[in-house]
Amino acid sequence: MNQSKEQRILNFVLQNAVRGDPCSVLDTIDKYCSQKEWAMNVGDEKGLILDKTVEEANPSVALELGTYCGYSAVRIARLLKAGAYLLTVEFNPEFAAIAKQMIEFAGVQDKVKLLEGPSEEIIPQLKKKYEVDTLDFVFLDHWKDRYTPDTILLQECNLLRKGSVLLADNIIFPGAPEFLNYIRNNPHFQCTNYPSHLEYMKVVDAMEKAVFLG
Ligand SMILES: O=c1[nH]cnc2c(O)cc(-c3ccc(F)cc3)cc12
Ligand SMILES: [Mg+2]
Repeated sequence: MNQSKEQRILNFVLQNAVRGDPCSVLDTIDKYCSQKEWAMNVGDEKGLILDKTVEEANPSVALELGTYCGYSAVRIARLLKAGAYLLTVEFNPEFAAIAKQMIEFAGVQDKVKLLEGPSEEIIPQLKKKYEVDTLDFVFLDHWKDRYTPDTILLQECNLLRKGSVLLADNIIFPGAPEFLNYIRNNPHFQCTNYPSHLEYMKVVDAMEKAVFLG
């Protein structure tokens, strides 16, 4: 049975990156996906915006919605302080299996907990089943139609606290207009837009940061 693109990306990392070196894994994925096969990793340009936002938030507990191959999970986990951790949610079992191997190869598995299933089912379990109090940082990079309902669900589940930082990918392309309208008109969030480009392309994209005001 022929390989998936995601399996080809993982194999390229296993054969070309340095085990235990997160930056090497990120650079190797970016090399493959810019030169051989495009894939929906946040990438190196928007990845820098993600890096700066994570460093500024300096989270103890971070949540990612949309793991895919694990690129941004590795990107976030490499910046976390001792004792801090990332919960990352992936609905697609094939993607989750690839991401698990990617995260382990990068050597950040002790900082990352990969949760397989739909975000709308997992978010309500975070407090009791995963012993989360509140989330310091949330990266929304799953499906644009889930950005708003999952942001509402995070609030309903009391998972946000004054100062919690949300960062959403793909605000322009593929686009999340309904989420932008929701979050920019919501008095409980302070929003900042970060213009950028779609990963590995000259296509315009952007990220939106939204700080919860309580
Ligand atoms: O579905 C997506 N989830 C998360 N991130 C994405 C992302 O960064 C890019 C795209 C995407 C971009 C262009 C295209 F022609 C087709 C899909 C999809 C997702
Ligand atoms: Mg994305």
